[in-house]
Amino acid sequence: MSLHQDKDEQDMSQPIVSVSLGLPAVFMFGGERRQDPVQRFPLLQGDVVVWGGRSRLNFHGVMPLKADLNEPNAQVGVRYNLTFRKAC
Ligand SMILES: O=C(O)CCC(=O)C(=O)O
Ligand SMILES: [Fe+2]
Repeated sequence: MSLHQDKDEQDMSQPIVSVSLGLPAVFMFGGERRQDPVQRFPLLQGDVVVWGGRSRLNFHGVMPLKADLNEPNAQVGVRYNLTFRKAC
């Protein structure tokens, strides 16, 4: 999932809560502008990322997945993401 902002919600006062399951991934977290520098964070099964407040509209995304066959908790070829957001 390429860099994007979660900006469809009407109420930006609540954070985004994102739960990762399955394959490991790399989360990219940038700034308010698409061209801002991006930090990369490894995500493993069960990791939860929360961003809100001044970071609520920061650009973010996930790098293309790579199967990690040495990771015992990873389901081969599958990653699930549960995202909780206040929609309206
Ligand atoms: O898959 C992820 O960890 C991020 C998902 C995301 O950014 C979104 O659903 O808007
Ligand atoms: Fe998003």
